[in-house]
Amino acid sequence: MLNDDTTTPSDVNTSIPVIDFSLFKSDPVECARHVLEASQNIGFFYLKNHGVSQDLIAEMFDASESYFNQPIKIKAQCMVGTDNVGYTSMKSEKLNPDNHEVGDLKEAFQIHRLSVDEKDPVGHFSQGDEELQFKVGQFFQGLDNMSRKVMECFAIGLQVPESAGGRHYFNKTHTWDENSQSTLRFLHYPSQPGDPHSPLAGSHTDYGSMTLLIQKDIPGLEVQASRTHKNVPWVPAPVIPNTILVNIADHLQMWTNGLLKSTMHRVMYNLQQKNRSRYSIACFINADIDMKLDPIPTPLITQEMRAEATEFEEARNMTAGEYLNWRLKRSYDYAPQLDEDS
Ligand SMILES: O=C(O)CCC(=O)C(=O)O
Ligand SMILES: [Fe+2]
Repeated sequence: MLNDDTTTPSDVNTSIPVIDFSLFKSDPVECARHVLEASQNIGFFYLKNHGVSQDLIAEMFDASESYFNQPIKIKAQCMVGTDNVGYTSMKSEKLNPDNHEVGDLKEAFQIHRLSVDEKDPVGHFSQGDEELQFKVGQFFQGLDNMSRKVMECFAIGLQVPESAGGRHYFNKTHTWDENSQSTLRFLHYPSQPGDPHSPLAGSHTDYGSMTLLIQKDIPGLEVQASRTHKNVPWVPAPVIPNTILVNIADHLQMWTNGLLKSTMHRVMYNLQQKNRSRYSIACFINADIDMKLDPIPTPLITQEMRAEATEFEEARNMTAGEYLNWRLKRSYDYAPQLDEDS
């Protein structure tokens, strides 16, 4: 079904819409219509008036800068393990394991719902500052709350029947308790020489339900607008102040038999990075560990569409946790060589 044409086909929408999320309160049905339209087309949309405090976001970026500025010896005290919690060093992750030999030119720090109150890792990330540690938890929960409203939009737009939970359908598969697999990730792409054709993070789709991304100052993110046309041009996803960028990830694509799009994206070198670092924060909203990747009850997906979506069959036999672990294992080097300069 892949088409090798390198031009943008007329049925491929290359713009990433900005949706005013205050509409969710005043007119949730209209808001859901915008959210669903973007999710079915490019799979990415910006939310403005998203309700997460800009002051808190600024504090999180300050904390991130301060953390990554420390010597590698300190950061390496809390290395990431198979639980996907802790520090990931430069080049130790390959977001595109099939085509990216060097490894991504970024470092990151991951926190899980359950690790929010613990000394390791959040205490490590906040360098022993208990107030900051508390705020990181608050921030994570704020993003999780926001994601619930976005998921309500999905359920409204998909017309999930009341008998299956209606607009609250996703709440039962995405809890904020010990089964949660959502992950908060601070990313740092250090200043470095490079050229605009070199990827800092390889092309990939995200693994879970959806991702909330906050970028700061320096652009670099690009998205590929179509899954069915292989070589369509990459479209920049610029930094738009005071917005959160949302993208659909693999689980939602599978649960909707491909109706919602988990779109390929990557981070490219930007010339401003010659003497400045790029920072971003991603919150991966994932379904609970034991959830099966069952189709969502919606009249928008016909039996015929389900029968055609054979590409998802293999993953359907996995739980959300199994699928996540399979993707993480393919992309991580758990015993990397540490570069003294990082
Ligand atoms: O840093 C970014 O802008 C994007 C990162 C990303 O796509 C990811 O970590 O999955
Ligand atoms: Fe991503």
